[in-house]
Amino acid sequence: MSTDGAGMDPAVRQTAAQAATGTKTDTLLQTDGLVKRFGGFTACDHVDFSVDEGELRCLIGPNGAGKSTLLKLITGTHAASEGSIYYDGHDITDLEPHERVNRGISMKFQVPSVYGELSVRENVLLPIQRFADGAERRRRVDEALAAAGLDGRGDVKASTLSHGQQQQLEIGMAASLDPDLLLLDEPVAGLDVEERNEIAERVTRLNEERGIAFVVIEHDTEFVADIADHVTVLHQGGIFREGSISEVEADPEVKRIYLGGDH
Ligand SMILES: Nc1ncnc2c1ncn2[C@@H]1O[C@H](COP(=O)(O)OP(=O)(O)OP(=O)(O)O)[C@@H](O)[C@H]1O
Repeated sequence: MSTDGAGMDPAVRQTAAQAATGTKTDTLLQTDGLVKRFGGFTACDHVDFSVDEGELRCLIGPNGAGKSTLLKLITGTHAASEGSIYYDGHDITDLEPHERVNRGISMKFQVPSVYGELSVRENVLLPIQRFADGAERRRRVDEALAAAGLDGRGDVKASTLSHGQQQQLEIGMAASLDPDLLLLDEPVAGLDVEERNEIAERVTRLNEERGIAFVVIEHDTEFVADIADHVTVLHQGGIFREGSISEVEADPEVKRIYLGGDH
């Protein structure tokens, strides 16, 4: 049973969603007046955020700006207090997280979730257990290893991988679900320059070769400049600026909120 629109024909629902949000046909994700409150505190404050199909967007902003909260609302980890989320023209606001995964939204969380005692291949198999067909599973494992840049390393224990390679593995695992939208929360935190460049290449390739759209939270501005043309700045739960990385970096108001004092 469809849970995203009370028996409405999908084409009608899509048109209704587009009319409600003013989205173009190539908009993949759109939030409309999205709010998240934790008790009396508003972590996400009437956010209208949209991502086009195949786009690679970075989400930046000072600590506590609401970046992770926005991603968790999109994945369904947090329920929205107000507002709506449309994905591929459908209202997904009330869908369970696993239903959103089935629709094509995949996320790599900030905290590493690789199982060190398992091999790289066994880790890759975890998110795709549900595909009963052996050939399909093998295809997805091979693609995930290639996406992770770990071909030929399927049999090594994950604990023997470097921190950077574990991040690569997780990106490969998230990509094994064939998402249209992949959300990454600080994928290069704690990595050195070489490891960071490797992640940038993995992300760029998945975007260019498989057309996967990305929303990437990242503080590392060199990494952001490497991968994304378009950046959204969040501040105090709301969208503060949107533009190219050079426009945003040159904006004195953006510098001011990063220096602190008003949040
Ligand atoms: N489960 C929660 N309960 C209460 N407050 C929360 C919860 N999750 C987040 N917050 C608060 O919401 C605000 C936004 O948090 P969030 O983690 O989204 O920020 P962020 O921009 O991702 O920050 P950082 O860059 O430090 O990771 C913070 O003030 C945080 O303390």
